[in-house]
Amino acid sequence: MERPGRLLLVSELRVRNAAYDVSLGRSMLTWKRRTSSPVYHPFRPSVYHSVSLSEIVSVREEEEENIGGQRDDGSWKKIREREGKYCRQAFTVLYVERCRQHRWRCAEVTFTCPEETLCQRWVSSIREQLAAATFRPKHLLVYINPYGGKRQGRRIYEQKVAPLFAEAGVATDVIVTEHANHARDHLRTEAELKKYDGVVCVGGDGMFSEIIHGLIWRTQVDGGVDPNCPEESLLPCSLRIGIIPAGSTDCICFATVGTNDPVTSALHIIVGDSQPMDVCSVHHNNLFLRYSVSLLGYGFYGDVLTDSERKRWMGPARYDLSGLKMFLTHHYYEGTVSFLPARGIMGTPRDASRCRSGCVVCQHNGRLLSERSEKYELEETSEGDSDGEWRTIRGKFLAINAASMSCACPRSPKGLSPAAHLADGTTDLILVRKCSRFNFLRHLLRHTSKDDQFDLAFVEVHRVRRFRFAPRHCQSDSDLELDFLGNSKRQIFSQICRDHPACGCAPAYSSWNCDGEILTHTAIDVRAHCQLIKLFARGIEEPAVFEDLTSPCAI
Ligand SMILES: CCCCCCCCCCCCC/C=C/[C@@H](O)[C@H](CO)NC(=O)CCCCCCCCCCCCCCC
Ligand SMILES: Nc1ncnc2c1ncn2[C@@H]1O[C@H](COP(=O)(O)OP(=O)(O)OP(=O)(O)O)[C@@H](O)[C@H]1O
Ligand SMILES: [Ca+2]
Repeated sequence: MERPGRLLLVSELRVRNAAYDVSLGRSMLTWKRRTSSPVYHPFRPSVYHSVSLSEIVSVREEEEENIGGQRDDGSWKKIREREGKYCRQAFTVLYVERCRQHRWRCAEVTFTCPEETLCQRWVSSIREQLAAATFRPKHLLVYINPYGGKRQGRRIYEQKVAPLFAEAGVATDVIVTEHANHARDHLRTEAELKKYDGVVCVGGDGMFSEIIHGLIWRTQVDGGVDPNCPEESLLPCSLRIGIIPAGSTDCICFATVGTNDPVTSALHIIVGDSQPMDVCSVHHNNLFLRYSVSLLGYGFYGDVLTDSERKRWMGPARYDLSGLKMFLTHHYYEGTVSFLPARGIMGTPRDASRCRSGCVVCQHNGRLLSERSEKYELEETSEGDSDGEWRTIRGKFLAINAASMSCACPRSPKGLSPAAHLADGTTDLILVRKCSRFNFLRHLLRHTSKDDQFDLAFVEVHRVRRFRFAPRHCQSDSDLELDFLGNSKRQIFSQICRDHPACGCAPAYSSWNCDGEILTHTAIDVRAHCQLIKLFARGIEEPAVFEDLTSPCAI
């Protein structure tokens, strides 16, 4: 509740023919029903409402004929008509309302004022407060992938998102992509980024990956940093990114908002939320390959992705079919993993606590890392020293997964690493050693249940800042001979064995699944960059202790 001295406006207004005391403060709008009886009445609508100004979408003056649209019996309108008062005496406030499972909806309330001047005062006071919120985006660059997921990106944007942006007065420039990497290349070289307060991506994780590749590259080049050099400290991107989920997995949206719902994401963009996120850079020798924000997976998830790419026509179901096939195939891969454990920070991958909105672990570790890097810049020593020794593990693995965040998604609501953090500057390296199919199934099943997927003898997890992987028999990938189509002999060899399981010959190499894209090299060097990008999100909110059960969308 706001202190009376801080209130900007207080009036008696009407909502659906009932009298309310309405007050506007610097942070809240509240409306409280005037009641003659002090006795609580269980069937009467809630008497007290409050909305944070930061969660108001917009305010509009009502045209005369809309005033009756507040679902009253129209008697107020009839009285005004009889009295010949054809003026703007009502205004509607659109605001965020929380529903079940982290979904947000745009609710509205119409206030009728006793006179027009008062109505105008209310509208201009609320508009002034909204305009003062500099964190709200005013102009966005939107990329739509019309072919992601179930190919609904364009429809989702036009029907569910564009009307909300228009209502909130957010200007947009929209580009419907015409080919893969269209958005990435446009951001890298052409887009006039100074014009915008953010970039919106309508599509899945692959489309989001295009956006970050364009933005990160452009930020480094504009800032004079060499993005190819694995030792460079990368410059953080200033533009925030919004995700309107329209893909197959949408795990980045799910893990940062808590749901894959286009309206919820649009509202997070409109209110100007900000969620920092770690990004891993992936190099082969000194050659830059890709960035990753969610999963870097070798073995099982690499094979699932490779197989599923041939089944794109199936849409999201391709992953389940390829998942089942690769589970039955049960290939393991030999190799060496070296990693630099993250020391001196808060949090471990086996914590019971989760990364949530306003996460203290991310704030603490983010501060610590920026202090450390300032110190090391002054002392001109390498960043690696602060984390101690590299460790090396050689073995046979069914899967090697690095999760820079939980990777929660509808298929796995707690994710591959449930205690991973969005912005703590680390990635969780999960090693699943060769085991029986039954045991591997136990591990996979735990992705979907409450049980700890790491509490198994053949699974280990390390929170790391950097790691390297080299497959056994690793020739330098560049030494591999290419055939006339550009396929390496290694690829052809694994292909033959996969397509002829009867030969019993396991392929020596898998591929890396890097946020849903296949990497061209197997020997890689990965480094986590703390809070390199920001999203229009706030992390998953804890459920409110007290929920307004009278709200229509809470039911
Ligand atoms: C028995 C049920 C076990 C269910 C286990 C479900 C685990 C699901 C874990 C999903 C983790 C997603 C991580 C995110 C990765 C994204 O950057 C990337 C791009 O969008 N998505 C994928 O690579 C897409 C990866 C999709 C992987 C789907 C794997 C499905 C496995 C099915 C195994 C069936 C075994 C059945 C035995 C009877
Ligand atoms: N116009 C286009 N035509 C063909 N491919 C495109 C186009 N625009 C983008 N792409 C590519 O489509 C790929 C898949 O897109 P997207 O990530 O949106 O959906 P998805 O793969 O179904 O979902 P997810 O990544 O969540 O599993 C991306 O790698 C992107 O580069
Ligand atoms: Ca992280």
